[in-house]
Amino acid sequence: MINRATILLVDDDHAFVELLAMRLESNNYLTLRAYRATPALKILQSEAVDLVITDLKMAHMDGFELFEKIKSDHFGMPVIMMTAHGSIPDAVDAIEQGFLDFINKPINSQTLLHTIEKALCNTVKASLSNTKHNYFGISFKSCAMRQVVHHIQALAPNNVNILIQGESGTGKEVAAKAIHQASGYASGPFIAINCAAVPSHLLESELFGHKKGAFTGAINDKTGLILSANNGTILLDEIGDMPLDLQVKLLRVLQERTVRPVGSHTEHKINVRFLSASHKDLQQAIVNKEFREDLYYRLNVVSLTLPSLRNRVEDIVLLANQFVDELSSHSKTINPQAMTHLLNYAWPGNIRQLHNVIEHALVLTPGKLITEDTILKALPTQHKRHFQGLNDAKKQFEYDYLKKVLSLSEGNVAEAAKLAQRNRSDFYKLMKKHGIS
Ligand SMILES: Nc1ncnc2c1ncn2[C@@H]1O[C@H](COP(=O)(O)OP(=O)(O)OP(=O)(O)O)[C@@H](O)[C@H]1O
Repeated sequence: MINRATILLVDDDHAFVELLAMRLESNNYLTLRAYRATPALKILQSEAVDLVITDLKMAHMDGFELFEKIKSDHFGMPVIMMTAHGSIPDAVDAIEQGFLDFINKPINSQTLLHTIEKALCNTVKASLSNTKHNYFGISFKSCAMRQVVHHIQALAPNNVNILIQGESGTGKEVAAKAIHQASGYASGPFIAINCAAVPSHLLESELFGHKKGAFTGAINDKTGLILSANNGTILLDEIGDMPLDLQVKLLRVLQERTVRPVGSHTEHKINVRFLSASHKDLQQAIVNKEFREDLYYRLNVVSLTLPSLRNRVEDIVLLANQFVDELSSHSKTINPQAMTHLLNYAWPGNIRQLHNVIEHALVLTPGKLITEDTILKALPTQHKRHFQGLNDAKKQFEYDYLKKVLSLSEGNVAEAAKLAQRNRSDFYKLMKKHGIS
């Protein structure tokens, strides 16, 4: 379980602090409040704070002065500054002085949460920490997964339908189980059905059940999976593969909260939490008329996206070692060269593929050490390197820099060019090179 982060809010506008605290607490953060810089410093001496968000303009001691004191007494403490809307000089100063980030007032909720999560992940504490986490079966170390788990912690207790998206094998079912276990339905059943794996003519009866004699082959009454999941959670996996006629019936179930088995006249009331998952782009499926838009909005009250494994390399080492421990009875280890190949692989099949590769490598390893040769044999030959070389890393830096400067200047290219100390035509060229319009 990951701990809830504690955020210290500092601003002399009491009402604003209260509002901000409410927003953050409803997103599963703990908050501490200070209405001036001096009490904020006192709080920092006595409480375990993970992040400070401070206003710039405050009576007695402003945000910059507060930041200087925090830097000297609490090394590594991430501090985000709030700036008045459009105040580019303040924002530039803040970044130059070493503030981790800045947020413009009035504050947009999405930007706020994104900035906070980014800051918490980038702290000195987080980057030095070697902590592995396990949240109801989700093992992780990466910031990307930390954000997902944080999201799950906030969403699980609310009975909203969640659509879980992500490439195949990224752990959508594992995430669904974690949501179930962290929710009020945890004492009830968790049932998963893969809509793509059941022949379409059987899917309806599988989900809703049937009465004896409802169709050829219905020799007994059958309870459907939705009813079996009563007081618990059902995961409709690969929902994008559900036939259109069944989508209409599912929509009705979600609206009425009742289920009628095939061939029956009886409606059964249900109390089930619906989670669905898909590796397909459902919005594209709507455009292609393969998925109903009304059902999409019912299922996707909130969406959760799982990052692909190549975007969370810190988890590769953790998961590879975990799978070795789970799958081998004798304590085997992966040697560093072999691990480098695992880190360099693109993992199109994500965690499931990593699991299979480790399983394969273990079969090929009679001794205690899984070597480079063995890993190369176990990995599909057409694997491509994705670990960034220096040139790619430089390009990425340039791209991120341009985006940051443009964000500081709120899209004003002339202003951005000035900040970057380039003339305007150079700056346009750089933007063009990176496809930024
Ligand atoms: N964070 C994790 N920690 C440990 N094991 C994991 C994690 N995430 C996924 N796995 C393992 O990876 C495999 C694939 O996970 P899962 O079935 O949840 O993926 P999925 O996204 O639902 O796949 P698909 O799109 O094919 O349905 C499983 O064996 C699962 O146990």
